[in-house]
Amino acid sequence: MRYFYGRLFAARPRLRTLFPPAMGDQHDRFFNALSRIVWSQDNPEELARHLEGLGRGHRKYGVLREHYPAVEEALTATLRAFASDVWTAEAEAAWRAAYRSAADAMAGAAERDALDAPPWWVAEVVRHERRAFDLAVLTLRPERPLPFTPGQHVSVQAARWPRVWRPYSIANAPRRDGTICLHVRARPAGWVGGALVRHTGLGDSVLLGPPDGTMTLDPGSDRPLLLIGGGTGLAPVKALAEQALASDAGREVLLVVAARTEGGLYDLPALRQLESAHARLQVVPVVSREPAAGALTGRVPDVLPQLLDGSGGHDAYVAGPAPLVRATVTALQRLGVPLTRVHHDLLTAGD
Ligand SMILES: NC(=O)C1=CN([C@@H]2O[C@H](COP(=O)(O)OP(=O)(O)OC[C@H]3O[C@@H](n4cnc5c(N)ncnc54)[C@H](O)[C@@H]3O)[C@@H](O)[C@H]2O)C=CC1
Repeated sequence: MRYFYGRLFAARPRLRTLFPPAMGDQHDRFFNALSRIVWSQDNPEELARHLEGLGRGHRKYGVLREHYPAVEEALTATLRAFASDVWTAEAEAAWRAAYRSAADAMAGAAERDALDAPPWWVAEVVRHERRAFDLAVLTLRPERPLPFTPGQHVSVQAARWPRVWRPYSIANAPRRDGTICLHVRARPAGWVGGALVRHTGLGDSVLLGPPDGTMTLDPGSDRPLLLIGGGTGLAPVKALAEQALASDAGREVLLVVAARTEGGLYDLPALRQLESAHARLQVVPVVSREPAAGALTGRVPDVLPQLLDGSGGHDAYVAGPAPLVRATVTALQRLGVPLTRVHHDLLTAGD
């Protein structure tokens, strides 16, 4: 990735201004996006959806159609240099065709989006609740309506770190006043998380990218919901719970909220309030490292058998640390929940 960006900025120095000062995260993100495009080649629908989201999301960086050829040249030069033993004229022609088709899909989606949506939304912090030394729940009021579907995430830029964006899931269903909540953990090397938790307060502004992500409710399903959130992975599943409970469909909702310690159940009072307002909701806290009053003890995959009690008839949604998501998806399959009914968003959301 370093070689690629070196080539790109040598050829088009002005493109450097679109990127943040530190490029480490950018390298990972670009590599993940490329991998996802390669792995989606045999699923054209998923690929088209993904490229459309990427194209829209790139508007906030200031990327234009005219920038794509420079990226094509730098990427092609990188592949030629690092895959020289298998690189042929045919391989290069096939690669260039694939790149151009992806670039065209992204640029086209961005141009269509520009007809009626801004590249980013300015939002004011109207509430900042510090729930732990490294965790805050922020309520933001976007200056203009931000349409989203529960389960989606937005990229966030804090004033302290221009051009550095991190995705966070929206933790609520759409509200009349248009506000949204984010659950943010400050990680040791996390630029945006640290800025949002420790250096952002009431009245400050942040920038939000367009909502994206497909971990949303299936409108055609009336199956009961099993929602599992580990740590701040609670955010998207809480939004899904609010949406399901607000609808007349009458779906039962089992919400499992997992933490390492009792103190990690940072949103339990709000979840209990929601539970007391809705007979269809059952909230089950699970704590992995210590016994805690009113919570199951253990890891999510270990407690699932007692929670599901032989019934695999749910639509399941899982968010949280990647190892938790993977282990839970495997456990759900073993318990008879088909993979097509297990939803997660491992590649995109996170803090
Ligand atoms: N903030 C947000 O909007 C969203 C965050 N996420 C992701 O959720 C994660 C939340 O992290 P934290 O709050 O620090 O969670 P955490 O580290 O406090 O862990 C939460 C739960 O996951 C379990 N867990 C952790 N590592 C595990 C492992 N290796 N195997 C099995 N279980 C494990 C823990 O036992 C605990 O129950 C991050 O990876 C973030 O990217 C996902 C969606 C949205």
